[in-house]
Amino acid sequence: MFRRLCTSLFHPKPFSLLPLPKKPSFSTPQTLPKGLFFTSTIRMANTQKFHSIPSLDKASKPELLRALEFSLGSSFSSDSICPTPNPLIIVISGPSGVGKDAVIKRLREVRENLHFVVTATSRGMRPGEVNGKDYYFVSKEEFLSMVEKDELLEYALVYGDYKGIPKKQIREFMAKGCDIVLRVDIQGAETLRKILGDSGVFIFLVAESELALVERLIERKTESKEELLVRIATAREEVKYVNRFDYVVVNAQGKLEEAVNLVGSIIDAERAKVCQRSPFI
Ligand SMILES: Nc1ncnc2c1ncn2[C@@H]1O[C@H](COP(=O)(O)OP(=O)(O)OP(=O)(O)O)[C@@H](O)[C@H]1O
Repeated sequence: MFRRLCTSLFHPKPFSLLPLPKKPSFSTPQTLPKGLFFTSTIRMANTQKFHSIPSLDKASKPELLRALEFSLGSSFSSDSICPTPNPLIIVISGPSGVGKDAVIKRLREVRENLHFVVTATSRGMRPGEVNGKDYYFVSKEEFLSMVEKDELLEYALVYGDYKGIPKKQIREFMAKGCDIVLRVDIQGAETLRKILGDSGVFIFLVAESELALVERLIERKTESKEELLVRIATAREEVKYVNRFDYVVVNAQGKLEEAVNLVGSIIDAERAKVCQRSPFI
């Protein structure tokens, strides 16, 4: 074995005249033959091959590359080592008033390649909201017709109004390689977990304290006294669902940017995962 390696390493021609070795048949770590790089045989062979590589301070970079490729028996591939990450479905949820819309609005401004699914809702438009951007504002009848035609991934009646996620948008943007962001309440997240299982990334937004959450809701001035009471009581129950999520992000008073950065880091980490999630809608 030892002699055969030495013989095969003797080449009288200069490296620039040597035929280029064949491209390796493996291009990603996932398809590497098991144990190839760690056998003692390979290590021994490499030691012998040092003699065939020109001195580092005399040879040019192309000459060195060619010699190294020849010694290893295959040319270096410039293909990406990492496979393209699968598109993610990121579900952002949390109690009413925690800042889901605020976080998503900012995320939209600072990150590319994300598609924020515009939810269809039967609730009335709030000041400053834009139809087709914040929500698709539809009548109750129109909403129920979408349900009938199975056009929604998930829908729910939330505080007397319907909210639902159109499937078509998700399919279209996943096909373009975009990550999908869904904004749902806790009830919606529960349903989505049943539909998506571990193929979705579930992020739970919380305020730093119950008091901070209530203050935020009061300051928003979009709810009546009765509505406020219902939302706060519901929020008390909802925080107990945190364990059903993959990540929890604190959106603290005046620290929206930190929350947005953390969500961004979660997305980056998910994209870098070796075992990718594979959502299918
Ligand atoms: N980190 C923060 N610091 C201060 N104010 C914030 C922060 N995040 C959000 N807010 C404000 O808190 C209020 C509630 O936020 P937002 O409407 O985004 O909550 P939400 O979770 O989407 O609520 P809902 O589920 O009821 O629609 C808004 O007035 C928003 O501007």
